[in-house]
Amino acid sequence: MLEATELTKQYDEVRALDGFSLSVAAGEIVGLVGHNGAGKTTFVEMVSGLLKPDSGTVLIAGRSPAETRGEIGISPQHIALYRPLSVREHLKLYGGIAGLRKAALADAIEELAVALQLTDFLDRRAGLLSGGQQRRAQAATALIHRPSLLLLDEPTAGADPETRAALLDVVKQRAAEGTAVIYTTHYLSELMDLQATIAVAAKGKIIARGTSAELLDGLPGEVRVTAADEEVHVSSQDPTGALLEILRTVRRPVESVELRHPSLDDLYHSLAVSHVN
Ligand SMILES: Nc1ncnc2c1ncn2[C@@H]1O[C@H](COP(=O)(O)OP(=O)(O)OP(=O)(O)O)[C@@H](O)[C@H]1O
Repeated sequence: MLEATELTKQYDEVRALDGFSLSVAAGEIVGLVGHNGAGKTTFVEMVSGLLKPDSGTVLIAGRSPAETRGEIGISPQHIALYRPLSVREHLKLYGGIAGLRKAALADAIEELAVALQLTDFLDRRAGLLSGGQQRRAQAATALIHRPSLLLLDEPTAGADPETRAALLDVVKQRAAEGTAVIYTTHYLSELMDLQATIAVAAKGKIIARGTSAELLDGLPGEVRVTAADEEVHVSSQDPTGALLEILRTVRRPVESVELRHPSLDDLYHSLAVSHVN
């Protein structure tokens, strides 16, 4: 569905993309992760046709981003709503540009209003919405025309758990219908929930790609158990197993238990180490 090959982009002395290649199949959710400045947003802007690469190609179902604008849905990292327009007016505008009319447009608005819990503020101006409401409204503008490629750049930044859950549900549903999704985030738990494959960006290129199980395999988690004045702290590739083992052997009443599975930071760290060596 999406085939990006060897993209480069230079901003003065900053090489934002440096041979960035990524492909995404229809129905696949790719979690695009990486430290701040790794090139994720630059890549998303290139796929959406907002930015031209210095070299390399982006093909969407075999065509250029300019030729496929109507088939792409984008929710940019920073809120981009028109403050005087209501949420419904935004959806009419975005749906209308993509060619939706009358009953089809009204049905699409109704469906998204329910799925993203917009009903209570559908006719309120965007400028008067809370941050989480704006996030939901912005995601709706990306989804209204049922794009075949969805670009969601940190769509849950600053969102409360309810907003996050609603958004993840809609993304899962769209992927199940065949939409290809690129989802940038700093939260590994969201990618687990979405059953996304993961692409790790660093210094303008993808340095690792696979399922979360493949990428996290072998990375240690941590277990900490406090019992009376005794504290046991272990690092283990199987933190749940290690915890059960500690609980079997501890003689005193357990006061607290902490279990930490490997995080994206652990993944970046291990990749950074393996790239230096
Ligand atoms: N318009 C621009 N002018 C100059 N430098 C830029 C511009 N846009 C991006 N950059 C630089 O390119 C690099 C990649 O930025 P980009 O926004 O793509 O990173 P990111 O992975 O999306 O980061 P974050 O997680 O912080 O959103 C950074 O060093 C950034 O400062």
